[in-house]
Amino acid sequence: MIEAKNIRKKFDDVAALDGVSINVKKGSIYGLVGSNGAGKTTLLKILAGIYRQDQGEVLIDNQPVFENIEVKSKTVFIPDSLYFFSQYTVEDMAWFYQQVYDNWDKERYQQLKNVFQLDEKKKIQRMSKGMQRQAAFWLALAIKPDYLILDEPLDGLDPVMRRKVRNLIIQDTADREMTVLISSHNLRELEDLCDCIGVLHQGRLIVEKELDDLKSDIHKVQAAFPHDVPIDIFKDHDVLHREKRGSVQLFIIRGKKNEIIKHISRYQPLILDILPLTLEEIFIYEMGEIGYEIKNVIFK
Ligand SMILES: Nc1ncnc2c1ncn2[C@@H]1O[C@H](COP(=O)(O)OP(=O)(O)OP(=O)(O)O)[C@@H](O)[C@H]1O
Repeated sequence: MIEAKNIRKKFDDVAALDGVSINVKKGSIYGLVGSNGAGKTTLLKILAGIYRQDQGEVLIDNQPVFENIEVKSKTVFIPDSLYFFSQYTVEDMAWFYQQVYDNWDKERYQQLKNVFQLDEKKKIQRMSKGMQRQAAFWLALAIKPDYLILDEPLDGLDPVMRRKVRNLIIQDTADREMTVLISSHNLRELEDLCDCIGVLHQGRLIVEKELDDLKSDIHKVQAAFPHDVPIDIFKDHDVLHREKRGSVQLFIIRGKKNEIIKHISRYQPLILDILPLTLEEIFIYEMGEIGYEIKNVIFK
């Protein structure tokens, strides 16, 4: 389990993290999302033991992370900007990791050769951006980490490779309870991968929920009525958004689906659709609630 408790981190006057706590359960895939500059990379680097927090506690398997060799030997971090030793090939990096990580699995490394199909003898820094990312995953997965921390991991991979890597992550999570923490702006991809979501904004965690709960707590309601209905028809509910499209009214409402149906049925709607929101829509409406909304931009 990964636990961050009340983490604070400042860079000069900027509070990158302002009291953030997260819990990533063993064997789960946790998606960390948020606005630009929210503090995601800073949090991941603290969890990976690269930065030290100013305040708060970071534990992996109940042990502090910073300068803890035991924790580091079972944790792999793939940053958004990759770094490899300048003259090293994949084969050289494999040799290096074999010395450093107890869990290095030679057989797994050979198996993954068929997935990635890179030239093992080519210098990694001469490979394309996407190929370098493939090399990073190939090596990371051969380490067989208990904890995999990924910052914008699939950026630069082609769609086929994205799917392959995604499947490998899911497989390792299912087979040996690997725990994964992923930061990404690609919410469509996270939706297929994660079981828990945390939303960061301006250094604070504003939501942390199981993906299923997040989705069952908020609904898109489309309804048309045979007569006028009061403007505040949902006054006792938490309405995040309302708009009229011709005769159809659209509401984004927080609440349980059956309660929403029960309430709106009193107004005898001619049309009633209650749809789940995508993670991207949930993100946009949740952020709108705290003042980070999409305003109409007018170009003169
Ligand atoms: N090394 C650093 N020195 C000074 N300020 C930093 C440093 N790293 C991050 N920051 C600041 O901390 C805040 C959080 O940055 P961070 O990179 O963690 O955000 P992020 O959520 O990963 O953003 P993005 O989605 O844009 O990648 C920002 O205001 C950033 O300018």
